Parts: sequence; C-alpha cells; structure tokens
Amino acid sequence: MSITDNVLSLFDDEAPATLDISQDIALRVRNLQVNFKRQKVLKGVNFDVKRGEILGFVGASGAGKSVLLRTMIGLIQPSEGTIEVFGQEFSRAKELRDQLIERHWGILFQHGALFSALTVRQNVQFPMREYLKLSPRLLDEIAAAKLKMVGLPPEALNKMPSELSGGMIKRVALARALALDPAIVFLDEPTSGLDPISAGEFDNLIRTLQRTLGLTVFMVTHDLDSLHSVCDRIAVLADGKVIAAGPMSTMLASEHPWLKAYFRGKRGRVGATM
Ligand SMILES: Nc1ncnc2c1ncn2[C@@H]1O[C@H](COP(=O)(O)OP(=O)(O)OP(=O)(O)O)[C@@H](O)[C@H]1O
Repeated sequence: MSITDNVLSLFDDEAPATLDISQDIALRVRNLQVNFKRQKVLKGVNFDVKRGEILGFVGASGAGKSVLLRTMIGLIQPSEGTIEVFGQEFSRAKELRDQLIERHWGILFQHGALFSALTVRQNVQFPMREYLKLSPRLLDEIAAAKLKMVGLPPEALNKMPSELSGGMIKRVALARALALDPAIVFLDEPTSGLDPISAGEFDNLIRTLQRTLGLTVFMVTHDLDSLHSVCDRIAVLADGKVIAAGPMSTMLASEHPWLKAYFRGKRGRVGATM
C-alpha cells in the first residue's frame, strides 16, 4: 500500500487511491440543480461525456452554461444532483479525493485567466508546483514541452502575459491546462475574442491534442464553426435542462424552434447566404 493509499484510508474507507480513467464515461451529470436566491438556473441537468470525445455545450446567453461549468469543477455547490468523474462522485468527495480528481483535469477559462505578475513559464508551471514535487530543471523542461505542444516558440517562456496577443494567451492558458497531463479538459468559450483564422487554428489545435493525447473535452462555445469542425457531439441547454444531445446531424435535423433558429438560422452554415 502506498503512502497515498494509507492517507486516503484515514479519510474514507471507500476512497479510491487512483481514478480509473479507462472507464467509458468520463463525466456523468444527473439531476443537477443550482439556485441563486429565488432564481433556479439549472433545473435538473442530465448528460454524459464519453471518454475521448469533444462535447460542445451550447445555449442562449444567460441559459446557465457558465454556471454549469463552474458547478462541474466545484466552484458552485449544487442544491441537488450528482457529478461523477470517471465513476467517482465529485460533489460529495472529501478534500483529498477532490485533489485526486482535480489532478486529472485541466481548465481553460474564457479569457485565459493567466496570472499577470507571472511569466509564461511560471504560469505553465503553476499547477505542477501545486501538485507535484519536481526539480526546477524538470519543471523548465516540461514547461518548454507544453509550450511546444500548443505551437508556441521557446522565446515565449520569458514573456509576461501583457506582452502576448489574445491568441497567444489562449495557447499559454491551454499549455497550463495540460500541465498535469489531464484526462479531461474543460474549455470555456475557447475561441471567443479570436479572429476567424486564429479561431480555426485553435480549433485544429484542440482536435489534434484530443486525438494525440486521447483527451476528453467539455467545451462551452457559441462558435458555430467550432461546433461543426471539432465537436463529436453537442448538448443544448435551455430552460435549465439539456433539451437535446447528439452529433451535428441530429442538431440540423431537429425541428425544435430554438435548435432550428440556432443551427439553421441566418448565422448557421446551412442558412447562410454566400
Ligand atoms: N454568482 C451568481 N449569483 C447570482 N446569479 C448568478 C450568478 N452566476 C450566474 N448567475 C445567473 O445565472 C444565469 C446564468 O448565467 P450564466 O453566466 O451561466 O449564463 P451563460 O449561459 O454562460 O451566458 P453567456 O452565454 O452569455 O455567457 C444568469 O441569469 C446569471 O445572472
């Protein structure tokens, strides 16, 4: 039995020593409800994210996508429901088990959320310093490797976030999200604020990383191009619930008024005039 096993057993007899990331369902959300005072934002959300897929999550502005994402990563406490990460219930997990689960995911917040007083290198190394005990040399080597992975040159390592373009900030934030070799990545509007070419390149990067690293990706997005080009499946949030989930072909075939307006409306690819 390892030291981790022993410590875990002090907290909870049934706490696992490791997370079984080979399970088919990476994330399972059931009857998730979130209330703010009298406002019910999530009214019983149900969906799965399969291991290795990119799930795009859409919904009208204010529908509750950010609330859902923040609840899934433990920043908001749900009033009801469960979130399972590779079969382990996250919402009721004890502190140490939380860490066990959090070790397996990376998060890219909407605007990158880099630490402005830290260099790119320090930003990418931040999660490693928090969770791993590595030599400074190894930390530097890993930071350089992660940066290369997201298509940035080694010169970027010593830059401050204020010296980076919006696209570079997103890439550094992605490198930081990948720092702990996560199994799951949460992306909050990854292409927002990028020009169409940079957004397309970022989509390709996500797809390439998902394929090469076998990542599971949960992505909140308004970007129809991303939904068409990188998402394996799409889930739609409306009235506090998931009203549809499936591949793009299912979305395009739906006669639900909101889905029709969103995917086949003027701004959708099908409805767009050249
Ligand atoms: N901390 C909070 N306290 C109270 N209400 C909140 C809080 N966070 C979000 N809300 C409310 O929850 C609802 C959903 O907000 P949320 O930001 O999740 O929408 P969204 O779908 O992400 O929208 P957008 O696409 O515009 O980003 C909104 O009515 C918002 O005002």
